[in-house]
Amino acid sequence: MPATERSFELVFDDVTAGYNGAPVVQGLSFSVRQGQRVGLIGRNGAGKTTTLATAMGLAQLQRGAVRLGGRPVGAMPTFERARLGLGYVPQGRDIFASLSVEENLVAAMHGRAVRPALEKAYGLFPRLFERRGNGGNQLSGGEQQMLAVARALVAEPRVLLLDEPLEGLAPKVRDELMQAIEQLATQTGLGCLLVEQHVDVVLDFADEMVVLERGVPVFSGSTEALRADPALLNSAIGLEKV
Ligand SMILES: Nc1ncnc2c1ncn2[C@@H]1O[C@H](COP(=O)(O)OP(=O)(O)OP(=O)(O)O)[C@@H](O)[C@H]1O
Repeated sequence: MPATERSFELVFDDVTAGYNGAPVVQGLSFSVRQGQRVGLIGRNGAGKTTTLATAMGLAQLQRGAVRLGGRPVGAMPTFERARLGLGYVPQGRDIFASLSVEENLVAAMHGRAVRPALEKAYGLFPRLFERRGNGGNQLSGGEQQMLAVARALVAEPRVLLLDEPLEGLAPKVRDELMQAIEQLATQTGLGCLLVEQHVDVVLDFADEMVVLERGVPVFSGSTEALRADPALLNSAIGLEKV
């Protein structure tokens, strides 16, 4: 195992991936280590969700390699990738509407000790504790999104993939959720790969950025370097501002 992969790391190595034999993303090479915050941006349809889905084994890896902790995982089923330490908060709040908040959390624990995991989740999102008996369908958009993040966290991932967690949220709720994610990343050393339409939010959050244009990376480097290139941000991305 190369020295650079000793701590847990998600690596995309010249990845081409898509669906049914057709490529959506091509030539992707970047990585997310524990403790690192990476932002992934691009216009609608650029391939951001496909990139995350490829890491999880939910899109077709067609070329190159995806590695987790140094192991190629191209043939590994999704649940095993999760077990190795990859967490996923899919777009659109993937929670069970008919289960309570607490039942949603317990259902994601897969045999882990319930009480400490609940304490951790409620410590991060006190609002979920207050609503713990509410059904998933009796939550506000922000609370649903907090629950979606908390569900991913109770499985104790080492790298977390977040697909537009702020979508549809009011600015105040967005701030609250981002603060919780930042706190988590700082306190636990969780690595984060954040896909987000709100470019200012993701630039504030991330140390490293990847920019996709029609499935091809047109930038991969430090957030600082991307900030210094507003022409690239404006022309290639055209993202909505906060
Ligand atoms: N399951 C699928 N089967 C076939 N094609 C798909 C599938 N999911 C996405 N695509 C196609 O892949 C391309 C990229 O989609 P993707 O969802 O990865 O983009 P995105 O950057 O996340 O977009 P958005 O910002 O709108 O969420 C699109 O052309 C889309 O139609």
